[in-house]
Amino acid sequence: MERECETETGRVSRQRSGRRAEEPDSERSPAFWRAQEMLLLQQVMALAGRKTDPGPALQEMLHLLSELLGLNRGRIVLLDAAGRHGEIRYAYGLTREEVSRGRYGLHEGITGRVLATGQLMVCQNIDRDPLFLGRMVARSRLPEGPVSFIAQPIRVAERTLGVLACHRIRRRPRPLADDLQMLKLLAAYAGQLLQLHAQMQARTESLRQQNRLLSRALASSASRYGIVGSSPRLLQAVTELEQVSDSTASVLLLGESGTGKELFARALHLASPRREAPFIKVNCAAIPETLFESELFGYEKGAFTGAQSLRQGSFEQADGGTLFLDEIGELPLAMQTKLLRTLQEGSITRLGGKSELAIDVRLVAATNRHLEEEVARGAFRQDLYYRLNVIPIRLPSLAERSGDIPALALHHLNRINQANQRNVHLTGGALERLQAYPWPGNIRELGNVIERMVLLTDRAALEAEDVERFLPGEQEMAAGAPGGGAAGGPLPGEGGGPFPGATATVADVRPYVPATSHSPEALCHALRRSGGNKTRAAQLLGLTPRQFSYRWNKLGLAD
Ligand SMILES: Nc1ncnc2c1ncn2[C@@H]1O[C@H](COP(=O)(O)OP(=O)(O)OP(=O)(O)O)[C@@H](O)[C@H]1O
Repeated sequence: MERECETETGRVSRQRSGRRAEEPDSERSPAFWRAQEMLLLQQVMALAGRKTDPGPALQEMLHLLSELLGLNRGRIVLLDAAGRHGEIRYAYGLTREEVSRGRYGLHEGITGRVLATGQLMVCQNIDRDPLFLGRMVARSRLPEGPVSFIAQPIRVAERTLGVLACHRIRRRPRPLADDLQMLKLLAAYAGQLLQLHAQMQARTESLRQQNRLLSRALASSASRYGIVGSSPRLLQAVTELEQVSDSTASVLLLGESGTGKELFARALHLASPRREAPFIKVNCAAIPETLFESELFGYEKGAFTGAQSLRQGSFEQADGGTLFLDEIGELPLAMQTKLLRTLQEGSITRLGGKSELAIDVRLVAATNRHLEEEVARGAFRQDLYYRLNVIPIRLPSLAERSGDIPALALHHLNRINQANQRNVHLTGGALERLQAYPWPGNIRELGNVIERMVLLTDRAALEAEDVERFLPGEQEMAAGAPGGGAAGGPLPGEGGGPFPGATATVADVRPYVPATSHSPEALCHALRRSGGNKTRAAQLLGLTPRQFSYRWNKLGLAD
C-alpha cells in the first residue's frame, strides 16, 4: 500500500540518487535537497518543447515532484473555457476514479478557492481544516500522521489558468518554504507551457479555417477572374457576366463604391473573345472637363496649341478590345452627346481631324449613382442611358454578402502579407468582428483596414479587440453616412433613395465653394472614410470629384 512506503522522497527517488540512499530521510542535508531540486528542474526542462502537447512534460513534472521531493498525488486542475469549473487534467499517484471526482466549481473547497482568487492556499492539516473537502482520495489511502495540502495557482499574465496541488507529509525536516518555492516555480513553468500550447492551437485552428475558406473561394468559378466570394448574389452577378461575355452589347455595372465594378469590367474583358486586345480604363471623375474630348477621341498634330504630335484617344487605344468608362455619371452633357454618336456610328473623329475612323470597341460603363434620377433631373441623357443600360449587372454591397467577408479578408491578408513580407494572422474572433461590421466603403475599405492592421501591428495574430481599434467609431460612421445608412442605401434599379453621401452631388444648385474650403486633414479624413475613393470622398464633403481633385493636387497631397 502506498501509505506504507510513503516517505519524504518516494521509493524511486532513492534509486535515482542512490549514493545517498543509506541516509534516513530526517538526516538529509540542504545540499541533498538542492541536488534533488536541480535534478527535477533539469529533467522537466529537458522535456519542454519535445512535443507540441504539454501533457507528457506536465505529467513527468508531477511524477518527479513525488519521486524527488516527496510531494505526492500531485495534480493539475485547469479551468474550462467559460472559467466556471476546474477539473483535473494531469495527475500522478491518483487512481482513475479519484481523478474523475476532481471537478471543482469556483470557491468549492481549497482548489475551487484558489481557482477563484488566484491566491496560494496551504491547508496545514487536512483532518482539521473544514475547507478541505476530502472528496477525491479516501483518508485511509493517505499517510497516518498529519498531512498538508498545498494549492498553488497557475497564472499567466494576471489570469488564473488552473491550480497545481499536492499532498505533503507535515512533519519533515525540509522547510515548507522550500516546497512552496519549488511549486511556485513549477506552476509558472506549467502556465507558460499551457499558454504556448493554447496559442499554437489557436493559430493552427485559424490556419485551418483560412485554408478551408481559401479552398472554397478558389473552387468557385469566379476565382479565375480574381473575384473572391461564393455568396449567391455575387455568383448571380458572375453568371450574368459570363452569359454576356461573348456579345458586343454595352454593359452597365451598378453598385456602391468599392464593390468591385472595375474588377468585374476586367473580368468581362478576360471572359470575352477580346481578351488578347487592350482593356482601357477611363475614370470620368478624374478628367477635367476641357480635356475629355482629347482624352476619349485623341487629336491630330497641330489641333491646338501644344498638340505637337498625333495622340490616340482611349477609343482608338481600345480598338478591338474593351473600353471601361468608370464613374460614367460624371460625364459632362456635351461629352454624353459625343459618346452617344460614337456608339451609334461606330466611328470617331480625332480633335482637329477630318476623317472618321471606324472603331470596334466593347463599352463597359460603371456608376455608383442612380442614373435614372440623373436622367430625371436632366443631368444625364436618356438616350445614352438606354444605350448603356442594355445589360445592367448589379454588384451586391459587402453588407449584402457578409458571408464572403472572411474569405475576402483572408484574400487581402495574403496579398498584403506577401507584398510586405509579413506573416500576420487573423483569429476566428477577428474574422467574426470583421464580418459584423457594415463596411460602407465595401471591399476597398475592407482591404484598406486590413492593410493598416498588418502594417501597424507588432503582433503575429490579430484578435477581435485589435480589429476593433482599426474600425471607425460609431460617430465617425454616422458623420459619413447621411441618413444614418452606413451600410448603404438602396441600389440603382431597386428604387428608393440615393446612395449614402450622394445627396450633396444631386443638389440642383451647388453653392459656391472657395478653393481653400477644406483643410488637408479634412480631405485625408474623407478619403480614408471613403476607402480611398475620391469620388465618394468628394461626395462626403459636398464637392464634385473635380473640385476634390483640384484641392487635393493644389495642397500637394500624395496619392
Ligand atoms: N469580389 C472581389 N474579390 C476580390 N477583390 C475584390 C472583389 N471586389 C472588389 N475587390 C477589390 O476591392 C477593391 C475595389 O474594387 P473596385 O475598384 O473594382 O471597386 P469599384 O466598384 O470599381 O469602386 P469605385 O466605384 O469606387 O471605383 C479593389 O482592390 C478590388 O481588387
